Amino acid sequence: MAEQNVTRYRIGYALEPKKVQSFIQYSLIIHAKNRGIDLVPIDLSKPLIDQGPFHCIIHKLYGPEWREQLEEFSSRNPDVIIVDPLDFIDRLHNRISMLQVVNELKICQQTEILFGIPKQVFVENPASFYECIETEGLEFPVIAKPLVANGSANSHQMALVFNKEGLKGLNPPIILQEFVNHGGVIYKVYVAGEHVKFVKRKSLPDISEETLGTSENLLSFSQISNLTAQDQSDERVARLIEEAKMPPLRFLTEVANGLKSALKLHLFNFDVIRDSRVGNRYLVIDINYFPGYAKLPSYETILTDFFLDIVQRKQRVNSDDHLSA
Ligand SMILES: O=P(O)(O)O[C@@H]1[C@@H](OP(=O)(O)O)[C@H](OP(=O)(O)O)[C@H](O)[C@H](OP(=O)(O)O)[C@H]1OP(=O)(O)O
Ligand SMILES: Nc1ncnc2c1ncn2[C@@H]1O[C@H](COP(=O)(O)OP(=O)(O)O)[C@@H](O)[C@H]1O
Ligand SMILES: [Mg+2]
Ligand SMILES: [Mg+2]
Repeated sequence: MAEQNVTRYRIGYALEPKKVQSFIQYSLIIHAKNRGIDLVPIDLSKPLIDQGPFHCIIHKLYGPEWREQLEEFSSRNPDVIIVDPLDFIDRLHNRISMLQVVNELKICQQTEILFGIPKQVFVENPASFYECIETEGLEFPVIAKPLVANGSANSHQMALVFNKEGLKGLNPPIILQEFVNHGGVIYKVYVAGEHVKFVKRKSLPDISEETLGTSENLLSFSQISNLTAQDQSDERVARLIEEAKMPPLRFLTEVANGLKSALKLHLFNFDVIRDSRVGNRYLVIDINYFPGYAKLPSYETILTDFFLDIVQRKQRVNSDDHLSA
């Protein structure tokens, strides 16, 4: 049989070994290959400029050295698409700037939906803890979150603070965010360019007035929602998640598209909770760059569609430029 002359595209990936293991699965490599995409590992021990050729580079690495490598590579190869530029990703590494963008969104959905972020305040100095809480009008319980969200274990280390006494156990600088009861279920919205997927996950359980009066002062936790459906063996939790009604998908899609344009990013997800007291009030509490897509059903198709969108769009732009020159 004659070999077909199909264009192949090379996508370079620069990821930590742990991320390679979870994201670059054999099923993704094969699915992408069958549709003309070659996923090519970038060797982190060699200069990036000596590697390639690539049509596009995807990455999730931090630090000044990687920034320098990308800058040099881009200046020599301006046609290679970088998904995504570090200057845009930076905004997600700070839990204040990450959520500011949500407040700036213009969501023109049905008026009955309320949308925003929980009240929060950044505290620099232990002496000003209580003053900050009062000034911002935060009520207990609150969640203490690290300011940075840079992928380190520390950046996921949180604490529930039940009362004024609990504040003494915290080490500022830190963010205090109002804990909002939301029925123990979180909605995660995954974005890969034009593609948007929604899943439900386990979250922190509601805190009743009763618990608040009798609980300890401070409770530390980490990565509570980072369990896949199979891990959620507790039947009660599994039922809770199954029975939770998804927010209107048109609304979530509008938020996803608004965030995509405002952040200028292609690969991210965000966590949404529904305020149990109000019901139609949705709050974004977290946005993550290049999250765990492999946990989505059919992630191979979603990501391959995304890669093709990116490289083919670029090719169309190039040929239009060529024609109009
Ligand atoms: O490892 P996974 O698959 O659980 O993905 C993590 C994400 O889980 P999610 O897809 O939202 O359930 C996780 O999301 P959350 O912060 O848990 O909401 C982060 O994106 C995490 O990256 P980092 O540690 O913040 O750099 C992601 O970790 P990396 O895979 O990027 O190390
Ligand atoms: N304001 C909040 N009200 C209620 N629960 C919250 C709030 N913020 C975070 N949580 C819970 O804590 C978990 C971790 O917080 P998150 O900001 O998403 O940090 P991470 O980046 O580690 O995922 C969430 O998945 C959710 O279960
Ligand atoms: Mg989260
Ligand atoms: Mg996060």
